[in-house]
Amino acid sequence: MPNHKVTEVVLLACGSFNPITNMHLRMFELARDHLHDTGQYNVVKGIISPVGDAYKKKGLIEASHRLEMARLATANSDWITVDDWESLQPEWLETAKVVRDASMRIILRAPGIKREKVTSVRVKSKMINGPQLMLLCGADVLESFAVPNLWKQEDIAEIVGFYGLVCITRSGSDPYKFIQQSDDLWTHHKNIHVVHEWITNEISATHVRRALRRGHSVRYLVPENVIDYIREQRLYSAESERKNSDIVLAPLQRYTRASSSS
Ligand SMILES: Nc1ncnc2c1ncn2[C@@H]1O[C@H](COP(=O)(O)OP(=O)(O)OP(=O)(O)O)[C@@H](O)[C@H]1O
Ligand SMILES: NC(=O)c1ccc[n+]([C@@H]2O[C@H](COP(=O)(O)O)[C@@H](O)[C@H]2O)c1
Ligand SMILES: [Zn+2]
Repeated sequence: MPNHKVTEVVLLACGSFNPITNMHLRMFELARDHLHDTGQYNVVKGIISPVGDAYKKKGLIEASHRLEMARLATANSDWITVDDWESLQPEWLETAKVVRDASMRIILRAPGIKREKVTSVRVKSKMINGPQLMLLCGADVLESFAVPNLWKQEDIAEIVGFYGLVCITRSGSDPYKFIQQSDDLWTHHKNIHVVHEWITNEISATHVRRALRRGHSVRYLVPENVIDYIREQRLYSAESERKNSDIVLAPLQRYTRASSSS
């Protein structure tokens, strides 16, 4: 048996989770199997971080409901948890900041680390032998890196260059081609783990919300306890889908303003 180092990994998934679906949970299982199969990683934890209301995505219902549904969906998992920090922030936060914050908290929990000495994730992660944080996303999020005024190049470089990305294939996306055609991503391609989902399905929260609005069943697409919660709280209606419909998505607002004033 070769004697090589196995790196502990924490997977962090950011997104709307509006509502959480079985596919969101499956992403974690797929990513963990893939990383374990390399023989180089041991996935110790998964974290779901629902985006805050200030993201202003069309149809985005209150974070308190999205958080509760994520908590219900992960209640039976012994390794996937929900983090409310991002969703409680009054302003929308860049994903790089969320990754940095989560990584810092992992470092602070590592044995022998003194809070006052922690100045930067970059410095500290070199000093401790703690787990490495990787961002987990679907291929649509990876491909959104190319949308003008949506992502800052330095944030992408930090996420893929310093932390690492695990990307699950999704119908309509070709992450291998996307990475191959981007010089910036290609530079860090060893830090991008593309996981092929062979059991393809098109579960998306958009499809689930549409079915709910029409009174159709979403059974087997969404965990049962989440369906019960949606029913009890009467979530997802034509009215909730109109939320934010005349508001520009927070990152587009922020970066369009910044580029037009420079
Ligand atoms: N079927 C899927 N296959 C692969 N990745 C997925 C799938 N569904 C969601 N994801 C990923 O889960 C994360 C959270 O996504 P999000 O909350 O936007 O869900 P969604 O189903 O894409 O919702 P919506 O339709 O509202 O955009 C993203 O990284 C997204 O790419
Ligand atoms: N510049 C950025 O950091 C940036 C831009 C767009 C979306 N995001 C994040 O990606 C996720 C995408 O979620 P949705 O696919 O539900 O829109 C959200 O967590 C959002 O905050 C980050
Ligand atoms: Zn999405």
